[in-house]
Amino acid sequence: MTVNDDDFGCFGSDSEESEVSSQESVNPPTGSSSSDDEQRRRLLEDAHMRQMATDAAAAAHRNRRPVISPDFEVFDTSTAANSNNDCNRGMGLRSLRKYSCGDEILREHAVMRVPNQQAAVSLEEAKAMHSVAVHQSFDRLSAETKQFVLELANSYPSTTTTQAVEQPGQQEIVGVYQTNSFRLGEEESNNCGGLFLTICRINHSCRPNANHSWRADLQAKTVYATQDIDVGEEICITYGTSGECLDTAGRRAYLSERFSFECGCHMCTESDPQGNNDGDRRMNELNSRQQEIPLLLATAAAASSDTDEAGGGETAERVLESVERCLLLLREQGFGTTAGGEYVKPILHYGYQACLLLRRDSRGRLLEESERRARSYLNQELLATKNGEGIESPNVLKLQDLINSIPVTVR
Ligand SMILES: C[S@@+](CC[C@H](N)C(=O)[O-])C[C@H]1O[C@@H](n2cnc3c(N)ncnc32)[C@H](O)[C@@H]1O
Repeated sequence: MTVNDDDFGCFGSDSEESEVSSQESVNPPTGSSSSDDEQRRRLLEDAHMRQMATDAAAAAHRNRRPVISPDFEVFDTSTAANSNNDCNRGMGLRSLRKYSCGDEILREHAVMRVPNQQAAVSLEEAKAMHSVAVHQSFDRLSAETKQFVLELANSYPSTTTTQAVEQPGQQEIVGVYQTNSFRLGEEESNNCGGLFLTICRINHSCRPNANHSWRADLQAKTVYATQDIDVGEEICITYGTSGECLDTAGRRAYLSERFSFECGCHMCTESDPQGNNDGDRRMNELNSRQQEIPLLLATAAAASSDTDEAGGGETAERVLESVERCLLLLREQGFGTTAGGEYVKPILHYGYQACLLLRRDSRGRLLEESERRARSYLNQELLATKNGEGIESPNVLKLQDLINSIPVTVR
């Protein structure tokens, strides 16, 4: 991925809210006033503190090697049987055992960690500072670990840096980092990218069979199977989506723009010989429903608060019909609806929200059936989150709290 206007060199994490824009990174504009100077000083201090924290975290991992396991192996996708041979995806990770949905595949610490936000006066300066930070992080690695990093894929071979090139291969490091790093947490203290020597071998799929997430509590990235995976099957994750359900052309354009590769995953290459693609039809319908549902929910909420309760309830019923239709389309498209896919969980959450807007009894209490349905949507979301992130994930705990907050009305 290139250092561009809206990104600083890492795949999105599981959450799409994790974007760091150049506006946040490039601060403040030149010709600044004294309060701007003060803000800049503060930003520099913050950046320095974050750098120290990431250095300390990375120092423990300077001698890391890729994980060797009897459960999976790195393989060459271009020579493997059953692969999409028309598209070279380089190396990938494949399973050497059967996994069930919800099994943990691996967890790994980052060998390099680089802050995403830089206190710079221009985008150019932010890029230069980022590149220096990447080199500094690389320089702290042991000679053996450096070699592992230099052997990784580089989708940005022409990336140059502003730093003097001291050793052969140094000019490639920013490109390698950009191709292989992942965004870690979203919070200020965690806002950095990380490079993981094994997880970075996992290719992208628009219909993945595994999910990756950053666990701040473990300071590690975890990968869980979100579909059953067979022996010999490639393990794939999603690097990030725009959050919208897009057809093949839309997804490819997004991935090419954001991560600089032409997607050759199964979902992007499954048109029939006539070029028909049922998947595109489904994804386009999902997209229009994704746009419509939040608007309908807002209408239902406004009607309920205007005490036009019947109107609100009817609109909420329409949302629920749409939610059910989306879940059916997602299942037909091969996304397990308990699999924590990026599209599934928001739809289930809309279902929960709509249930809270359904008709109430004369005393304003949600009907028992609506409470049950609300809980059922959240329970599915909970299962999807457990499967994709593990039962100890903080997101699982948050959902459990939300489920407990749904009233159980004693009638
Ligand atoms: C993090 S690396 C993944 C491992 C990499 N294939 C390797 O050889 O080490 C990301 C790069 O892999 C390739 N890649 C990953 N998923 C792909 C896909 N679905 N289609 C085409 N290329 C893909 C792209 O070149 C991308 O920049």
